[in-house]
Amino acid sequence: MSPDDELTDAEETHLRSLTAVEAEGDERAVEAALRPRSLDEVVGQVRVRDQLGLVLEAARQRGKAPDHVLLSGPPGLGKTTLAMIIAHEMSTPLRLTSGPAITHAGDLAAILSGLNEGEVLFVDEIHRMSRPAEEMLYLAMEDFRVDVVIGKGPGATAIPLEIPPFTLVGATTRAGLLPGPLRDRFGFTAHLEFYEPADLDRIIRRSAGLLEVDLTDDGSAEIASRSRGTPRIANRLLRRVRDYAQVRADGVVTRGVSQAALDLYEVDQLGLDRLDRAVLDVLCNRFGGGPVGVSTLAVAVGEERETVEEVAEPFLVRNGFLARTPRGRVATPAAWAHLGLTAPPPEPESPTLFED
Ligand SMILES: Nc1ncnc2c1ncn2[C@@H]1O[C@H](COP(=O)(O)OP(=O)(O)OP(=O)(O)O)[C@@H](O)[C@H]1O
Ligand SMILES: [Mg+2]
Repeated sequence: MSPDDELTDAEETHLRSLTAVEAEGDERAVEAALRPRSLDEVVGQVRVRDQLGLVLEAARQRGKAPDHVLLSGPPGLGKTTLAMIIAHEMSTPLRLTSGPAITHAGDLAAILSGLNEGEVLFVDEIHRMSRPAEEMLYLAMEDFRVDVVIGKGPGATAIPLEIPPFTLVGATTRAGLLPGPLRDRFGFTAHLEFYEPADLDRIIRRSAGLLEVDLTDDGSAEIASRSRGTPRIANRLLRRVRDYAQVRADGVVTRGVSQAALDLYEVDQLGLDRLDRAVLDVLCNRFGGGPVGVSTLAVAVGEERETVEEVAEPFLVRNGFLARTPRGRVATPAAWAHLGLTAPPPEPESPTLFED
């Protein structure tokens, strides 16, 4: 262990609470405990970290609440983590809600009017908010005011209600689904990208330190390369490999142990999981490589359309296994190769009319 990797007192305490949490077997709590708590602890996402750091520092200097922040990207890349960090860095409480939880504009009015000056309101899955709530949010974001409507029909009146300046942090896996007016009201938008193996490697080693997992360098690298570019998956795989090391080996997570464990959990060498492979399998074997619509694909693999679109697809596209075309999804040569299949020959060009 290099001095950098040694635990500080705070981490020691943190670790003790972690071990207690682990004993209860609560995986969600473990995930929360592994979250970086300050911008400095965030691994990777260098550009987002720099930009966000600047936005927060400037706001701190002015003594004002920072501009509203939109965080977008596939699941498990750190949106909730960053929202919590924003509140932490501004030394202010975080109020947490989510799009689907706000069914009526009144729900949102209650939340907004309960905010104190400078607080951070985190709205997860902001693309799933109801229309009336969304419109109320426009006004709140821009003018720090909500119109509370009293009564119904022609006699209804809107009473404006001032709300203290606050920072809205919205998270979405689908920035494309946000209406333009809402997107435009965010002063800063961060799009989170999949992580490089080197970053995942650092995340895994940090988590292994906190969870007291004995891990070799190549063991960590092996897990990193199969983590689908996603910190949440990296942390989860680390725990599964640790189980394997404990039960079937001598407790040390080596490359061999990682490989054996991840094969057992059906995570392949490139990190594709069961759903990823099912999508490619159906696409190649049942639809001749496409093009096929995403709804059809979803039905064929027995999943919700959103799951295929938000969870499987971004990774498959990013890694060149799947292409989106106007006519539907298409398997790339890499997909055929990964499944060990031979791609059908390309369709013959339509004959030209005039031959000389
Ligand atoms: N940059 C990072 N450095 C270290 N760990 C990270 C980082 N980003 C995320 N993590 C880890 O990954 C886990 C998942 O992150 P988080 O819950 O923030 O993802 P999310 O983007 O909110 O996902 P979802 O869309 O499913 O809500 C966290 O518990 C945290 O431990
Ligand atoms: Mg989240």
